[in-house]
Amino acid sequence: MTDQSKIRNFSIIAHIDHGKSTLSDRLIEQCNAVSQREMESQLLDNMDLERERGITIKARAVKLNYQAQDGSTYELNLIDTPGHVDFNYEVSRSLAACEGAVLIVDAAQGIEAQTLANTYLAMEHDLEILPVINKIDLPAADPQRVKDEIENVIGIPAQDAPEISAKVGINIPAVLEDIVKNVPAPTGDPAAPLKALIFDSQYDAYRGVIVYFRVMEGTIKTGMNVKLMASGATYQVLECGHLLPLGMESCQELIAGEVGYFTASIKNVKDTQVGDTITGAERPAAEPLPGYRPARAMVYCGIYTEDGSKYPDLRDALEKLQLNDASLSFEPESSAALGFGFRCGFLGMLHMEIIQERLEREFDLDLITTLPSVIYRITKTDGTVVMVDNPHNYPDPANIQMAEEPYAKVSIVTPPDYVGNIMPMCQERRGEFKDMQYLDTNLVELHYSMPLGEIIYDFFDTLKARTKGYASLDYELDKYETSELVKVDMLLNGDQVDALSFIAHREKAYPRARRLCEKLKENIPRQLFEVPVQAAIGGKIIARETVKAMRKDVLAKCYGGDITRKKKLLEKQKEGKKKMRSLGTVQIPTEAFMAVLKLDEE
Ligand SMILES: Nc1nc2c(ncn2[C@@H]2O[C@H](COP(=O)(O)OP(=O)(O)OP(=O)(O)O)[C@@H](O)[C@H]2O)c(=O)[nH]1
Repeated sequence: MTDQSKIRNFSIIAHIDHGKSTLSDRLIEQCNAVSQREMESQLLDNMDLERERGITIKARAVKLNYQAQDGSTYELNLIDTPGHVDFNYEVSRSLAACEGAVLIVDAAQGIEAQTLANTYLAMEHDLEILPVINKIDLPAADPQRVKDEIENVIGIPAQDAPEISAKVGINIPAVLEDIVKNVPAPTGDPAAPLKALIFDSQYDAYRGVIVYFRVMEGTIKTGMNVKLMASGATYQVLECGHLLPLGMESCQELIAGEVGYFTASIKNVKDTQVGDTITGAERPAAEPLPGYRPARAMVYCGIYTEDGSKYPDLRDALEKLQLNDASLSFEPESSAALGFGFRCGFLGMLHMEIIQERLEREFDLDLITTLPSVIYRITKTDGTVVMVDNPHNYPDPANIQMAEEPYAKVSIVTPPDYVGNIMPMCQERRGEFKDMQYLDTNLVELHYSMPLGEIIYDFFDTLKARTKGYASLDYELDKYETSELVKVDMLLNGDQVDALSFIAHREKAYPRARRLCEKLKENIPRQLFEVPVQAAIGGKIIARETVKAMRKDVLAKCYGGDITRKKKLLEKQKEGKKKMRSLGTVQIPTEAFMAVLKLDEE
């Protein structure tokens, strides 16, 4: 049986670009788990898009066998964590599976925003934090300054932190020794009822879902019946084993403290939610592990193909993506302007962008997406309650007794210097200040209650911009609160364009409607007749622009001659246009749609 005292479970945390992936590669290489040739590219980030965007989207894990200087061989489990607020929950579950975290700091840059944000997350999970100073090969490197900074700002000892270059490969064994010596071995009784934490899962076409977990208590064995405590589903373990850098290695059992996978011909990752507890079906644990939260879509938008005939392809593509992404949801919808498409739900805006990009790239689809929206709760006068994630389904205001919008608990961690920049931007977004605490002399945590609809658009990016990237954001859906909501319809030439309707707080509706009208005016090609672009709440027009008519030069052939003749020609033209206007419908070119829907990215 595996010796628990020889197991070390850890993750690597860092500010972006400080060298997390490079160090992961080096650690793998150092343990001789993979030859140089096989290394090729960074193994842990194995999705193309991830590599390009430089972010880790889904957590993965890898087991390394390390022969330490004390002569023993250790089982090191490196658990990778994603790095964006949309995936904070996944990060928290990955960290919950570790006892320690290697904190990489760039020797030239020193502590940066996410260094703090991630350290803070690791501290919340009571992880042993091991600082490592990277990039000492750079001419600008100043390891001593960075060590002092870590001690002063974060308040953990750093004088003995290994000074390494992950790129050049200097001092990598020091990191491994540090892990072996300072990350606590896992505890947990292998004989107790099974409790294992799911931190990721992945769909495989041949084996079904591969569930990644950390055993906290008890032992998981091939052939045993397990039960997922939140979903209630039971499965027979077909295979379990360890996650090696280049694949999986099956084994008979995994004991408390170990990290690994199991398969059980599970059809869909939705059945194996991150954070759920695996227990034995015959001898279940009394209660699940803490911290489980079902995946919940926060942002919705409509996705359509530019070419309507590609609708079935879009459906197939979404189904494929969903196999591997439990937090993506979708259902068919249709729009008069855009045809058939899907209403899709996402964890946040980044998640939405990633899915859109994958659809376009991996499935070669050209997409049109509608304005993103949150879910509103509407109580009608007859007492029924409807959840509205699509402006199209917004009830007639006459039938609305109460409208509510979702609020989130927001926590922002920042150096105190930026508080003055952050507060106004929270207020602009209707945030209600709750409190402010000093975590340290150099670190403040602010709490706000803020409408989710205001957070999802550009809050994260604006926050980063206004704090030079130093602030970190976390939010969690909290409650619904009454709100003065309105649905704004956009009319082109008097016809409603359903794909452009949106729901907003009354205060925000006017400026947004005006900007939409302007954008539409700029982007709709001139027609032979004048086209009014209007925004309306109910029957009331709140903004208007006009796309001027193209004027054909009807006087071209009329040299000199009588002025009345000219007037007559112009009159006739005017008449003709009136007729056209009442008959004509305006086609919105796809590019115009795109431009208009990009409104919030400005
Ligand atoms: N000079 C030098 N460059 C390094 C070193 N370690 C990493 N880099 C470079 O720093 C850049 C970022 O390294 P990554 O390992 O991708 O950083 P990361 O933290 O994983 O970044 P994300 O995956 O974007 O979060 C790459 O261009 C690396 O080649 C080092 O020790 N010295």
